[in-house]
Amino acid sequence: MSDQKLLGELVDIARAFAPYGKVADYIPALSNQNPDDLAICIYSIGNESYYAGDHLKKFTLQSISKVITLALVLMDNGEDEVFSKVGMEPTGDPFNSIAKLETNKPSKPLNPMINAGALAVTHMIKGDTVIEKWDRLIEFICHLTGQQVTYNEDVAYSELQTANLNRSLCYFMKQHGVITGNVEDLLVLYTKQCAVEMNCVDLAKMGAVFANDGLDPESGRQLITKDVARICKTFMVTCGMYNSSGEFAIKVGIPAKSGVSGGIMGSVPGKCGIGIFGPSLDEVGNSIAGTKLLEGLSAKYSWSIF
Ligand SMILES: NC(=O)CC[C@H](N)C(=O)O
Repeated sequence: MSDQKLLGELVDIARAFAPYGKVADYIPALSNQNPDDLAICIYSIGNESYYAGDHLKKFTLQSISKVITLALVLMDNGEDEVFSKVGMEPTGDPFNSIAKLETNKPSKPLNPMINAGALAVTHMIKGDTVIEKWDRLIEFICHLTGQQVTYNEDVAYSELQTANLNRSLCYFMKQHGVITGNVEDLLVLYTKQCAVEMNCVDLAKMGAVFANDGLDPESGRQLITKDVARICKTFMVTCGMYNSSGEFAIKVGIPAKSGVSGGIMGSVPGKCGIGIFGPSLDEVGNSIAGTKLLEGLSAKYSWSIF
């Protein structure tokens, strides 16, 4: 059976799990996504791609954007500066939890994959204004995907109106000197970053850059340094699938990052990037059918890095 046909069959099997999950609705604009959608692209480091499902359908990155901003900020500011503001440890808590910000001394977010840590990282994007910082980030994403990517205004606005938990994380961190400046400006930038929109081919392409040690499989350009790509993949393994990263490491075993819109970016080192879109989520916020699909693929192709 061809890889393309097998992929189609695995998608059909995994789609049967979608009814057991639920589309995110705490960001109102995400609530009208179709829970039965499931699409995948596998993008090899040899620059070949395979896909199944509605692979051209666009969705917003949400938390997947956390890996991309981390890569940019690490290259701009260096490890020492970044890790003086955000830690390297998994939390075992939900992605938007505030609990450990208070109990961790000195107060700093435990890692860049939870909301508090991501807000601290986005705060470090270079630029004097929100516009300058945004331009820098979106240009980087356009290089990674090789496409003219932009953001979904409705989703960004919808999140900005309702982001009171993220607002409180910011004020807490401002009080403790993790971030400085205007909180509302940071939220405007963060919600735009989360609303960056693309299809699963573009997402798989970004995953392939990480899988290829930062080298673009299409142009051969080094878009991310090897060291930064390594750090990002390590965070994807330890914290990328929220508080089920441990179970995911056992059942799938690859660096991956999910978002509440139902996207998952996977990166199989030295092999391929994976982009998945399946908006029905399990109880921790990962695509339920997407995770099942990755379990099937990892078993079939022996992807686990462990
Ligand atoms: N887990 C996610 O995808 C969360 C991203 C979302 N924009 C938030 O901050 O709540």
